[in-house]
Amino acid sequence: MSHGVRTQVAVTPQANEDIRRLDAATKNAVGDFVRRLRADRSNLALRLNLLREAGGNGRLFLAALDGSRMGLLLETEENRFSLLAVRVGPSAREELARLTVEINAVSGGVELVDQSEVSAHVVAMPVRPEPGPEPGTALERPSATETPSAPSDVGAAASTTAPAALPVPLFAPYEDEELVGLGVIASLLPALRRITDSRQLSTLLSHNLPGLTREVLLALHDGMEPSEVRRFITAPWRADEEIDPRDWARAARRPVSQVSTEDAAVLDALGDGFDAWRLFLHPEQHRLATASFKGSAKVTGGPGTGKTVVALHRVRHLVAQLPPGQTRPVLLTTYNTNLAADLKERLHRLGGDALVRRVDVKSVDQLAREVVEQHPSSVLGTPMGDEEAVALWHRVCAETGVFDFDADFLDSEFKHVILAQGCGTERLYLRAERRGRGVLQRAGRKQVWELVAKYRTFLDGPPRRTTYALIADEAARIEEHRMAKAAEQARYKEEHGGLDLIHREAGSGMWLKPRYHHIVVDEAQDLSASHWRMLRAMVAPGPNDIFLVGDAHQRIYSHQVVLGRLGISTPGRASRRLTLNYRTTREILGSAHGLVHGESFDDLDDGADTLDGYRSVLTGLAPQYWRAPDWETEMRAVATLLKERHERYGTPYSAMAVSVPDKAAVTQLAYTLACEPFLIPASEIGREGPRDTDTVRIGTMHRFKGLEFQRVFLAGVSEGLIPHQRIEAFRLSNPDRYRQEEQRARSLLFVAATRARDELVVSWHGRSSRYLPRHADHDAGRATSLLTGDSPPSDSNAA
Ligand SMILES: Nc1ncnc2c1ncn2[C@@H]1O[C@H](COP(=O)(O)OP(=O)(O)OP(=O)(O)O)[C@@H](O)[C@H]1O
Repeated sequence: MSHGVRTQVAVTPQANEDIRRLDAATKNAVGDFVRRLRADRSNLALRLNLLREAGGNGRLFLAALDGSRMGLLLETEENRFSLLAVRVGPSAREELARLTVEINAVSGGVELVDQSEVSAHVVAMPVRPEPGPEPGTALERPSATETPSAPSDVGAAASTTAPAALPVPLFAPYEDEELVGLGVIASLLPALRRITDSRQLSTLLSHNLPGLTREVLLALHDGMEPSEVRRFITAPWRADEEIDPRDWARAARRPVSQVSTEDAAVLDALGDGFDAWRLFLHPEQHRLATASFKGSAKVTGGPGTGKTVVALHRVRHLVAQLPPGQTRPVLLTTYNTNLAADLKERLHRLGGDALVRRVDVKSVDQLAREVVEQHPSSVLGTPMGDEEAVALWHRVCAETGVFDFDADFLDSEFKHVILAQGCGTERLYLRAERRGRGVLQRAGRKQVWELVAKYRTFLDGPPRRTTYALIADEAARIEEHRMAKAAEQARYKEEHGGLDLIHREAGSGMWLKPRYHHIVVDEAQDLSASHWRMLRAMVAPGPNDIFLVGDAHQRIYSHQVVLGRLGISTPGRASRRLTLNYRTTREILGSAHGLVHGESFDDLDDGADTLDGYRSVLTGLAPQYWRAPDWETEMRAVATLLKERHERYGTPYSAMAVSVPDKAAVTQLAYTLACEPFLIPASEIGREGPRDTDTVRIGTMHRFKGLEFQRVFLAGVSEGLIPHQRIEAFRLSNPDRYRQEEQRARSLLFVAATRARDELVVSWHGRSSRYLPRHADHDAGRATSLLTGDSPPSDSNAA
């Protein structure tokens, strides 16, 4: 029988990784065991045997999960266990018994190392008493931190006397204390000290190591300075309190020591690697999802750093803090409909119906539209898409005979200056700020204003038309008015002794309240000023009002907005940045990073953002490059590669996507894929996102926003297409605009490239885009030889 208090069983991230690496039967065995242990810890059938005291207040137990599987458990308080590791087979008991378990000095997490396994697989060299570097073998200690007494100097002196044959340990430049201080688990040091090359390091990292140790070792190996490691890696993992290395009870309760604190979630998704984000958050992600902010908060970070994951957990946390009810007190919004649908689906995976029922999940444009539709005095025209809106500007220019501005410019000026700053009159527009948009003299502005008037006349129809930008502007106005009225009511109420004055409520139809308690925004970089004005007015300023995540490096639609000026201020610790990429391999990230390197980006406010510290711990293939003489050959080469990956490596078609430079190319490529000899099913990524069929997804780069695929093909990355040659018109006439267009084209390519989980293939015809790395041309395979079968298709098995 249980002892009255329910037995609790947590699963550590490393145990979860063990389970993920083993088969489905192990997952079931663990689930079953956890259930039985929870029900009755004294059940003899559990075969729970004390292995040893862990020191302090912890005890280690071995347990038989079933006939062939065993688990190592830590008991910290009566009726509280942590599953630390799982092994299968006849030597499971010995393997578990030899594990070293410790409390990480930085994170305070319960971690373990299998020293014998690590040593057996990794260490193939004799221990060297005196380390001394040889050129190209040991890590060079970054010069910024080099001191006369640094180990590298010791090594340099030693190298004159040491025999040349002995290789130098890779981490020789770093003292034990320094490594442990950065977060490396201490019991790994003996094995670590014997590693001499990158190959051994990658073998070491293929073992189930604690997350912080893995991150630190990779970063040092990549040449990151210890001070940067401390800042970008160690600090976010650091516990908020002093660590007692013998207080297992405290350590086991820390979020870093358990994959989820919710019993049901653990059992449900135990070992399910695909849904790892549901179970275990990086300490920084966890902090952000659960923190309490005085007002708004902002999270930036490169692609794949888990910003959306944080936003989803944040929503769950906020809902859990509110009293139960039937309303939808939290808004979760994003840029477009397909991203909103994806958010809803992921939110459901995180918290089921109960959570989704309490959250309004919709795109900002859908939200704006509803606001306008519901407003009694609004007459909503039929909304046009972006392309139609630009076409209408063409018509305005043609009919007025004014050709000084191109349609794209007018569209952008209207959206990002006139609507963004609420310029209802010419006078206001003449005074409007046009930061980063070049100079437009008074006469030019007057001309633009006349064109705007004509544009509005066209919109009024018949038939009556509108744009999403205008709807957002109208919605912002309605909401601001509503908020002002609510504030006035609140003032009135206060002045009259807090009484709900019936006649006033009746007069206004209702007692106005803010629409939401909390708002959470994903893809924040692409929302316009009107969107933000609307959102600001939908929630009362106060604790945890708006939580937004975004990345200016991925801005492909809107223009920069300064949130602080729109009443959304995120000072000090309310602005945070994530740096660990969970999606993309280091190899792909390295190339993608180059696309935006050297450009300057904002932090969604009036500061600058960088990708400093941005990294991944996943390894895989280097990006592949293919060049073709013409588009036709390039398409056929892409088809060949897709088919090969499907037939030879079993990649489902739906796990692969091809980005192309424009709409016409989508149709052309789909046609090529459908024809003999390829016969590859393909579908276009539409507004609603990818369809649920086993087809290769094709879309323009814009459509790739927020998605991810196992293998991504970027086709048509040719000079003249990326960036499009039409921007050359601005090179001399409007250098600011030219710079903006270049930046946007780079961001677009960056977004598309960072959608790849395992493999990135880049191809072009004619000359390669100037944005590709210099070595791309040199490394590129010839598409023609691929088609004639002269060149092996590719080496993509690892992906
Ligand atoms: N803590 C985590 N554990 C495991 N996987 C994670 C974790 N956080 C994020 N991921 C995974 O990393 C990938 C990227 O996450 P997410 O979409 O949240 O990133 P993002 O920063 O919003 O990306 P982008 O800006 O490129 O849209 C997803 O596959 C997600 O499941």
